[in-house]
Amino acid sequence: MAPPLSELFRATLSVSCSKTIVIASLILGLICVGSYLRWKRRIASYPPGPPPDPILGNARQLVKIDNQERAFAGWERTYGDINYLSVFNKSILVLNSFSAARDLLEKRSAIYSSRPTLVMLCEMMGWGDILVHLQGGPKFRKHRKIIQDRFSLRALEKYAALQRQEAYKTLLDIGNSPDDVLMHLKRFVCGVILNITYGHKVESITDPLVVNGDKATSNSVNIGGPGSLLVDLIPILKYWPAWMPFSDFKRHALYTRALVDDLMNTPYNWVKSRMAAGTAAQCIAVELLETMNNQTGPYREGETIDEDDVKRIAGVLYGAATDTTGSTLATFLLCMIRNPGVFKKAQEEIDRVIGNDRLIDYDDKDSLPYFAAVLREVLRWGCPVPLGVPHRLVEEDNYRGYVVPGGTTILANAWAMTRNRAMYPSPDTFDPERFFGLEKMESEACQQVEAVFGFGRRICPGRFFAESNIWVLMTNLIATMDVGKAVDEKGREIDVTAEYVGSFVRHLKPFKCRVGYRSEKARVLVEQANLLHN
Ligand code: HEM
Repeated sequence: MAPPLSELFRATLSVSCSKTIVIASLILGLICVGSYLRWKRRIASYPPGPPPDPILGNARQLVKIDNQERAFAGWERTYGDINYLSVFNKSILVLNSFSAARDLLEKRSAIYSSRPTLVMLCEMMGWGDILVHLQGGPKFRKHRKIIQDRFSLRALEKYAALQRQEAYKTLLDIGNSPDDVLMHLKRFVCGVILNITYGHKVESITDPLVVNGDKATSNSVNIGGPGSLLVDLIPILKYWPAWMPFSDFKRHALYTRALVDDLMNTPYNWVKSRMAAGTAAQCIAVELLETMNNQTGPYREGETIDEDDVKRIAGVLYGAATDTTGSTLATFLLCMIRNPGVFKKAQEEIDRVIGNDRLIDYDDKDSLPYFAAVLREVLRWGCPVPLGVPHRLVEEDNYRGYVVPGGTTILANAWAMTRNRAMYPSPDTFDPERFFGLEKMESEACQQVEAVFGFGRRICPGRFFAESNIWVLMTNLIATMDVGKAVDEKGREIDVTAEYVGSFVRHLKPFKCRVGYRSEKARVLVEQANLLHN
């Protein structure tokens, strides 16, 4: 008997279904193999790096790393000095050598000077539209020019009196409460920049502007560091409701945003009210507000500045200057404690050249070459921003025969560059003398330390100012004080270890030390300088 029609239909359907499934699976398989081969071919054209997984890229390797600069530097032995990575669909190029960074970020700066979009920091925490994160265009040029002009070598002269005065106050504070030396260094950095920017005098570290500013920057860099969060890879996560599970990042961003808004608005509004009352001190914010009101200025003809420009130009300075310079000053002190021979030699140079009858001033700079080498070595050894601030390549490029895709995030590993063994033998040893000797090498070795300030069109515009702050405080500290290891209750010296924390800007964990006037004469000099200048 012939099967019923419905059965025949079902049987035919089932056969044709299985056929369809087989064919679909084959097509899918072919697509997958094709995509896989295309992906393999594509990554083979990129610079070498640790092998990525399909789709995830190098995410698996990256999450296991807790010290990126060290791990990236280690890859150089296996893959060479430029390493390509990917995380999901984002490309990253790590530059471990000064020559590669110079080739790309300086010689090809026209295409390597943008910034990646950092969703967490810029969009969620409110750091967008400040120079550090501006990607390019007229606003970038305007902000960059305004800041660069105010912190150029030539402009520094007008800050010298304030820097000197703040350095003398810091020495007095250290003399009065030596156990709080790290706090005093921090007050110095905040005091100088807040005075220059807003005309605000910082008497103590408990100043509300400092407390809030500190919270805003530390909350931003410690948890919102570039690329450290998933939301930077999957931007849609920024809409994740704060009441949902796994929303710690969202709550943290909201909390930090309030601090960042406060950092931008509170001192700005304070300056405006002082201007209205006719009591505002001369400072960058006042100068820009006056320029805004007159609509004249040092930026490009026809460009104007508005309130938001002023707020953000002033606001970026606190964030960019304090953490970095503060970290360097703490490293300086630690290096002096751990290397008493270096400290002694720097003191002997000062005693020989300046004597003990006066404090040191900027005019003395050229006569203290040993101190200059010490400062260079502190920057090299401490490397406060180890991976720099990421740059972004705007269009596809070719370098050494490799393809670098447009949109790639570029990380210049300043830590690896300043620990390059060929240039700096025994790189972990703190040794200022490495900058003396072979004429050519000496200048090249000095130049490479500049990597700590970044590269090309984005190089730190505050670098001369930062160095002059550190210079005036540290030369005078060495001239008037002795430093050494603290002792415990049994009189034994307490060892100081260099333990850095923080992902973006590295900071030393607080350490104990002994610091105080080296003589009665030195104490009198500091007290007199304070009476005269403060
Ligand atoms: C030891 C102290 C400092 C270090 C190590 C440092 C380091 C850096 C680095 C690595 C960059 C990124 C450069 C790049 O993208 O290639 C940068 C950018 C910047 N720094 Fe500094 N900095 C220091 C002090 C300062 C000071 C005192 C100021 C302000 C007066 C300042 C203002 C800025 C600004 C505004 C940018 C953004 C520039 C841009 O994106 O175009 N920095 N700094």
